[in-house]
Amino acid sequence: MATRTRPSSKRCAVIGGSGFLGRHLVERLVDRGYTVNVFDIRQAYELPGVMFHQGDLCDRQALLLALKEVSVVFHCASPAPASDDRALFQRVNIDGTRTVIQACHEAGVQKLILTSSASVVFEGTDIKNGREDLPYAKKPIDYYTETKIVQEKLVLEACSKEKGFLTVAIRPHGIFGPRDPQLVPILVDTARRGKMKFIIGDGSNLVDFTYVENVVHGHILAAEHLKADSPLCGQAYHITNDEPVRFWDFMSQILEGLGYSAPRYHLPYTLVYGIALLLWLMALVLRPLIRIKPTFTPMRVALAGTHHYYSCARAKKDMGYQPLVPLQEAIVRTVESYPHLRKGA
Ligand SMILES: NC(=O)C1=CN([C@@H]2O[C@H](COP(=O)(O)OP(=O)(O)OC[C@H]3O[C@@H](n4cnc5c(N)ncnc54)[C@H](OP(=O)(O)O)[C@@H]3O)[C@@H](O)[C@H]2O)C=CC1
Ligand SMILES: CC(C)=CCC[C@@H](C)[C@H]1CC[C@H]2C3=C(CC[C@]12C)[C@@]1(C)CCC(=O)C[C@@H]1CC3
Repeated sequence: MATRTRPSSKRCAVIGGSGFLGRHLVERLVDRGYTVNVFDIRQAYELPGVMFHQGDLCDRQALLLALKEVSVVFHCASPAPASDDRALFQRVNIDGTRTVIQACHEAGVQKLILTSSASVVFEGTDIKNGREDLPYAKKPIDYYTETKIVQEKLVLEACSKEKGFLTVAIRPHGIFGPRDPQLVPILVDTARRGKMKFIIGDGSNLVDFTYVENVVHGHILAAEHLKADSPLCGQAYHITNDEPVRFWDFMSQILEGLGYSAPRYHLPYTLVYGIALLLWLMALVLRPLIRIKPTFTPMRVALAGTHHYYSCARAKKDMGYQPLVPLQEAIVRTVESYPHLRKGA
């Protein structure tokens, strides 16, 4: 058992603090006067006022060192959603989150803020202005979603006013911004390989893309509003830009901003989804012999061809959330931050 001294409410830990969202969160927390411990499997940078603890979150002893005298923990570590390693998702998102909760108890942590995902309710069919009371996906579309659901339940069920341990889950959707390793890089890579010519479906589907600074703002508001008498205890909150946009308009703006052509030709959604499913099954069957990683996975096709946008009315009401950076400004900032991904660079 770790020795306890009274934690300062301005001392926090960010698990996954070397990652895309985690690093933006750490930077803002430092700006707001917090002392931050980062716990991550890798150390990606150095920052004054930030103490790094390198380790695997499944290792309770390693975690305990990072949680010493900490009152608030942000848990935003996860394997990359594109991975097809089911055992890794199970180990990190489920077993690892149990370990995080246990370590928080042992270290006397008072608040745990989990980065969940709005996709915990997404089954591959339209969601329009979805609220937090939508049921969890019964048939999660991939291992990432399957384990994010269990992870969120574990964290919300651990909320206990009696034990003085309060929890909340933030559900962002489609995070983008400077240093994002997924959305823009995958998009550009797909365009460079000549595969970004087609619009899946009629192109009218609306989606939430959320600028990383807004997601960070939602996390900090949640931490600061989470109190024993607040409605946040044990609840999930959608955090979006609150400006649903046509999926293909958003992709086209990023592509054109970086000098690539926008997709122009339409393909029927069911055809592309069927092909993606077939390729995914083939990849699964051939896995012992050869490793194939299709670009258009069923998950990506579903995300590209359906409506999925969420209401953040609950976050507005309970924690005064309003996005800080509007969508158009966010797109401009993002495009400017990727000079190395411009066409011809
Ligand atoms: N990006 C998005 O659009 C969305 C993301 N989210 C959630 O936001 C969170 C942050 O995502 P994002 O910043 O994009 O992801 P990143 O992959 O950029 O960051 C996650 C960080 O966690 C680290 N990590 C992974 N496994 C472990 C482990 N076992 N122990 C310690 N650290 C580990 C990663 O290291 P390494 O890179 O070496 O694996 C990485 O540094 C995740 O929980 C994700 O599910 C939710 C909705 C949308
Ligand atoms: C069709 C195609 C190849 C588009 C390229 C962009 C995609 C890589 C992104 C478009 C929507 C994104 C998204 C996520 C990852 C990147 C995209 C598929 C998440 C799955 C990341 C993790 C989440 O929790 C949900 C996200 C939904 C949107």
